[in-house]
Amino acid sequence: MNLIVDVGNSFVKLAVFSKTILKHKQTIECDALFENVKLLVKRFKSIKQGIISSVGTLNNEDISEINEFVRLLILNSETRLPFKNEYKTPRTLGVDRIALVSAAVRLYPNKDVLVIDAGTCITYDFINSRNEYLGGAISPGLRTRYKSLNNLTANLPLLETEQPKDIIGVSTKESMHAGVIFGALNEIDGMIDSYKLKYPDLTVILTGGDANFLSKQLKNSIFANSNFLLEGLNYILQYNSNE
Ligand SMILES: Nc1ncnc2c1ncn2[C@@H]1O[C@H](COP(=O)(O)OP(=O)(O)O)[C@@H](O)[C@H]1O
Ligand SMILES: CC(C)(COP(=O)(O)O)[C@@H](O)C(=O)NCCC(=O)O
Repeated sequence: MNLIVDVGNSFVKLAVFSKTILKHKQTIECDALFENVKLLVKRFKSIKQGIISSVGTLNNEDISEINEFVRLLILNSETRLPFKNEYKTPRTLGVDRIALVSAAVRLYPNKDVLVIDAGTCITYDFINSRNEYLGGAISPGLRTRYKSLNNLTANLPLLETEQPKDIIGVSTKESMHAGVIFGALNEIDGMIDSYKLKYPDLTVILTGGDANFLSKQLKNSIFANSNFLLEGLNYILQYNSNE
């Protein structure tokens, strides 16, 4: 069994896979990582190895503590990958994006795939049918949009994500919800349309904490898969080990 740890900028996702089958998944706060890993290793006694991807605030001490329980592969720019990385700054490429692209090449080999991850940021990652990762885009996620409206203005409140009632916001709150939600939806649909002009057979995956909220409202057809990043990490681990 494999332990999978995905440290994002908002939450940590933990998972346990038996070969390619997802057996367990949970979302936790970053400061609860160590105690939860201990519990998982106790519960799933056949965990033999693990992989950790971190783009959040995780220090080397946390990693060494987990390493005491499980042999960990720490995903970084040196890790052997199942695709050709054409990104011009591979050392600064987010390891979460590497995991998303790895899942795309495993689940949709020889296809043009756009992976959209709606988390703290909305990331777009494109891999072509020749197994070459070209890059994509980074924009603010839903919560980040609400936070920046509040942080960078004098009068706007901090709101929780909520479905706007109409495209025309008739109050401050409704205007903010319309701007954040319809803005993000139009951005995502616009991005997909632009990629489709160049790659008509495009497969689009939507994942991340806000994927379910957004997926029903997009006009383009997409595959929503909330486990995509975890599956990518599990694949990288298998790709780098003999088990
Ligand atoms: N209490 C919360 N704190 C932060 N984000 C939240 C909360 N509840 C829901 N969210 C949503 O979940 C998203 C985080 O999704 P996730 O994929 O876990 O992000 P990351 O991988 O960046 O940690 C946020 O952008 C936000 O829109
Ligand atoms: C863009 C990100 C902040 C997204 O993080 P997330 O929203 O998944 O927590 C992360 O992938 C990152 O730190 N990237 C480094 C820059 C790059 O990918 O080029």
